[in-house]
Amino acid sequence: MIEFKNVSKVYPNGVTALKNIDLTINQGEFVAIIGLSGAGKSTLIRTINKMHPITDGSLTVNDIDVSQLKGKELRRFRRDIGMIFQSFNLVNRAKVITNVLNALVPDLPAWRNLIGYFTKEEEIFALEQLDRVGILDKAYTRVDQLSGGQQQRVALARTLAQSPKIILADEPVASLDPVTANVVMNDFKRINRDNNISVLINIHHVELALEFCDRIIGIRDGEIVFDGPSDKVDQETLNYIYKGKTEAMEGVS
Ligand SMILES: Nc1ncnc2c1ncn2[C@@H]1O[C@H](COP(=O)(O)OP(=O)(O)OP(=O)(O)O)[C@@H](O)[C@H]1O
Repeated sequence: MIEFKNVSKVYPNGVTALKNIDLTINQGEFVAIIGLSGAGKSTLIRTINKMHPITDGSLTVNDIDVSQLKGKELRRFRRDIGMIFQSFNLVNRAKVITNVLNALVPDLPAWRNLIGYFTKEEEIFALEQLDRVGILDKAYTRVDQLSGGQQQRVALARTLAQSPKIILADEPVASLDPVTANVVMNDFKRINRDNNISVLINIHHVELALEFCDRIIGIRDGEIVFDGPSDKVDQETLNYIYKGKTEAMEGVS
């Protein structure tokens, strides 16, 4: 369970990105965070793994006080939390499977990491993760020979190899065409359902959020202005979250 209690975040430059956030996310939820650019979506997601430390209030993940974590404890904590970025963050000149195997590196002795030696079992495990996102056939292809959608699926397979309890995804489909974005959102949904992994996604495509995610959190100027099931989100709700910027929701009924 992820629990925000009266959490605020002020960046060193004085910008208040989150204001008095109270939020509970149970294990296995699939949550979309929506709102205008600059509303605080990224900041919210990134406080959960302490990429951005909170400045006030309390944030716990499975009863662990995130603010208190540092060094080895923080690294161990982050092993349970996968992170997916818009830009994939893969090693482009390496093979797909090498990227997935890299997720195992923190658990391996340094000498094996250095020489890139992996056992047959580890390789099979990595192949299984690629299979889970339907991209097994690309295992021995170099990442820079893949499309954006394929690269995002490799990123997802690499995250799965960490065996995470939570996946945080910051605009994971923003740079993908609509068809590929659907495929990747389907992957998230399947992983969420099959493995009870909590998935939190920042997303600008409202129609995808409503189609795939169970719960919608609307943020405006650092505050939660809507929190409810996706089937309860109507045009009025979206107008409220986006405060009149209705062009963001064209086509949503
Ligand atoms: N590292 C930083 N230092 C200072 N201010 C920041 C930093 N990151 C974000 N901000 C500010 O915090 C506020 C929230 O930004 P955030 O990136 O969380 O919004 P967002 O909703 O994710 O936006 P977008 O949809 O454009 O990614 C904005 O005013 C932004 O300028």
